[in-house]
Amino acid sequence: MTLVTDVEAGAAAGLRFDRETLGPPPAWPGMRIGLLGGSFNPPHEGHRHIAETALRRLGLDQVWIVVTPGNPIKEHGDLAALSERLSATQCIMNHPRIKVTGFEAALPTAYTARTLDFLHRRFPGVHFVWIMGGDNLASFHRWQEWRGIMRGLPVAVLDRPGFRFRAMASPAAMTFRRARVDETQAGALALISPPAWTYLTIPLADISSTQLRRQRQAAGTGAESSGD
Ligand SMILES: Nc1ncnc2c1ncn2[C@@H]1O[C@H](COP(=O)(O)OP(=O)(O)OP(=O)(O)O)[C@@H](O)[C@H]1O
Ligand SMILES: O=C(O)c1ccc[n+]([C@@H]2O[C@H](COP(=O)([O-])O)[C@@H](O)[C@H]2O)c1
Repeated sequence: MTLVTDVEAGAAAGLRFDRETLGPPPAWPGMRIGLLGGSFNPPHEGHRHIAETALRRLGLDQVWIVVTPGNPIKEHGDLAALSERLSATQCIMNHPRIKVTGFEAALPTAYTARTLDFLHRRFPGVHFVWIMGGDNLASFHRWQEWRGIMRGLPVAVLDRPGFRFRAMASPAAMTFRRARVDETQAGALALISPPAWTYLTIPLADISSTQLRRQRQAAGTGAESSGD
């Protein structure tokens, strides 16, 4: 199955923002949109928890879930097909203001810096915020153009069991320590000029896709890997 076919499958399932349907309603400039990128292999309650928490605590109009065709720095050997991950993520989220998208598969690369360039060009005037778990802040300095990402839009980091101290001591947190916004001000983060990031302490969700894949394998119900 090609990437484009996967995107079309997403569109057929009613999922938005594929190459054909990506188009801004005129009311979008000025809106506050959170972007939660991920593999969602498979999606789980922790993803819904952080998407809903970010929506509320950051005062966002919407959260767009950006399901990656493949994390550019992870092995893809056990990665389920994009269409499967899109459908499962839609089922888990099931929220009118949380939109599940597969548009990244139609871009030339899956690097987040490029995805953000695309979104800023495509949706001028929208206040985007990048959302991620504490594990990703801990390794953020390995991402392509991570400093540019931090300087390009506000970033909200949501607490994850076992990662708080590693995240706060990370090269990214240290480099941008003066740009940290106290979480009591998180409701205004989307409107603050970057670099600006906050760390949200939240009820912890001790769950991961890795755990779920292991459980499924142990139960003999793991989906076949497609390696898309
Ligand atoms: N339990 C959780 N608490 C907080 N953030 C989370 C949690 N699970 C995932 N995230 C965040 O959601 C985004 C997407 O995560 P991803 O799809 O990689 O899930 P994962 O559970 O981390 O997967 P894996 O175990 O395969 O690495 C990332 O920013 C990640 O940090
Ligand atoms: O751009 C990069 O270099 C980069 C490196 C690692 C992860 N990302 C993005 O981070 C998001 C979370 O990825 P994951 O696999 O941890 O769910 C997802 O949108 C990835 O594309 C991006």
